[in-house]
Amino acid sequence: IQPSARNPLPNQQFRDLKWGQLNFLHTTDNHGWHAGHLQEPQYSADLGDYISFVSHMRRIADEKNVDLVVVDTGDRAEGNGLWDASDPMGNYTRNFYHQVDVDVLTNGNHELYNGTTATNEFLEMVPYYEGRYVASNVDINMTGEWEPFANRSHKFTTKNLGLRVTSFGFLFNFTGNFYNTNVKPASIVIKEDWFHDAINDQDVDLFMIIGHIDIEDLELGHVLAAIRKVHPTIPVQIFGGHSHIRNFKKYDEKSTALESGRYFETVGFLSIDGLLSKAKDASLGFFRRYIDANRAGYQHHTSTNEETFDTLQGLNLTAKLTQYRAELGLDRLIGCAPQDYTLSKDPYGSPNNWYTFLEKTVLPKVVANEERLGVPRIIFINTGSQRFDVFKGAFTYDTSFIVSPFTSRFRFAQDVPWVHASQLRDYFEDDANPYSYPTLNPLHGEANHPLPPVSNHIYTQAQNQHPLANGRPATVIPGYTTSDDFGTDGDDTVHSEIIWYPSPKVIQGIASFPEDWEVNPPETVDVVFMDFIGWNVAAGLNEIAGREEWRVTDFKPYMEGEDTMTKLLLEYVRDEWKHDCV
Ligand SMILES: Nc1ccn([C@@H]2O[C@H](COP(=O)(O)O)[C@@H](O)[C@H]2O)c(=O)n1
Ligand SMILES: [Zn+2]
Ligand SMILES: [Zn+2]
Repeated sequence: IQPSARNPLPNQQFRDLKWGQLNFLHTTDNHGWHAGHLQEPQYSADLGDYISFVSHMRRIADEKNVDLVVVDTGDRAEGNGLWDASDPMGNYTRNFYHQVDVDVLTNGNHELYNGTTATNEFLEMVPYYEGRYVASNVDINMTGEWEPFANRSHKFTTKNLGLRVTSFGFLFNFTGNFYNTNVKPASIVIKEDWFHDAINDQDVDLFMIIGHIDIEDLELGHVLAAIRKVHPTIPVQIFGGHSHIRNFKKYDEKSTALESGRYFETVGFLSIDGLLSKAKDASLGFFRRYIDANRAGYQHHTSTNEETFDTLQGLNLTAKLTQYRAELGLDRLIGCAPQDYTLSKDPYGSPNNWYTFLEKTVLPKVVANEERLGVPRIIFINTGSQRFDVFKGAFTYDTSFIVSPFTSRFRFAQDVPWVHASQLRDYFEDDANPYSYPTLNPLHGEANHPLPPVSNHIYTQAQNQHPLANGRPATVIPGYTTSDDFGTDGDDTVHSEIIWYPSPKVIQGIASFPEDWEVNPPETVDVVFMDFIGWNVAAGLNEIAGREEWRVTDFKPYMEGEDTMTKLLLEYVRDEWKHDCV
């Protein structure tokens, strides 16, 4: 079979799904990628395709007389033009997302950074779901009084087997939210009366925690322990997120957790068998798969094909998504990237590494204040602010949001002694601040290869042939090769391994330094940084100087006008990269 526009991925080698009595589909950290990955066939399914997939999965569940529960664990917001380019942000997404037949959902931190986003989530999304939107530890202040952001818990009975499920929605202990919301640590919330009432309910067959929390996070352990105190053997199924990885963890014989990646690349599948046994010591069978989000895979797992896969609703949404992208002007060509730049597929320091390119070339040029042009400056941005690789070729308006979506502004500390400023970078690297610097490496910050790069290029068919049942060779391309508590067979598609390299927490550009600065450094410099890390800069300068000299409120804007990294990047690409992508 030759690749075609409708089926760009023929001949993949799949691992099948194993259905149980209770089955789940899980998405997390979609970050606005609901039109799919336009430059990566492996993740090219859009939300319309997902709607068709869910509909077939529900049909199959009915045919098997088992149940399917569909969940999403937040961070639907920020990271793609489809979300970020509208005013207010998320305007389109909030309108089309609820077409997905979701059973239970919760919010992530990205629904709460911006006050308007949080308000609109509360006013437009939460009511739509009539209680199925759960937020066990988030409050909002709309009227001068704090009130629950959404339902604290949601109990429902499954359609076919009549299983009684009580679900909770927990956000990690997030402190960067806008002041119209409040996030309580899970360890506090589990002492609240409503939680005790919910877990003391004896008419429950399974507890489900949908968390915007890394499944290794201790906060989840607190919630599980609280439930276990009351119900030592009841099944507890956890779905996590936030760290953008595929992962699966077995907590005890009746409790596991699944985390399903990022950016609408992954649909997690989990099944549980043995739930109907009345015996207390009956064992459960758990099964997990990470499904690559593309039509070929969706069709494989639902035994459909190009003729039978699409539902009318799915097709309509796909058409609408194209229309919305056009209305937002997302395909507008800004310039042509001369090569690929990666966040972590090339080591920091390599000319193919995006952070290295930013540090050496982009930041010194675009982060400039006309009135202080001659003053030496060091420019810091947190690496977590850069979200995705740049591919060689068309760099569109959309790409600017995909790569650098956040609306942080540049601020500065004026005339900082060089002896202090020069130590900041090491300070950041050693700082244990848990939320300012996440890692976007799907391996959760741990490089899987400390050595210089070997080939990261697409493997050819000749190099990697896996026999299919019908004798045709399978195409193996680089992708997820997940290792979790159940082993290395979780990914639904056989991939060759991608090598991931670690990134620093913060990168540093320098500009307007004298040529001989390494021997004759300037007495003072301007320290310029994204305001997202303003608190860390103040803390760092104070610690290095050994006195409380800086407060966040002392830092002034560095540039006039719209100086978000998104806009500055657009300007750089428009001015420096060719406009003819041949
Ligand atoms: N204005 C912002 C907001 C967030 N970040 C970075 O994103 C991280 C959180 O992203 P998740 O998808 O993992 O929740 C945060 O820790 C920052 O690194 C940012 O840079 N600016
Ligand atoms: Zn996220
Ligand atoms: Zn998050």
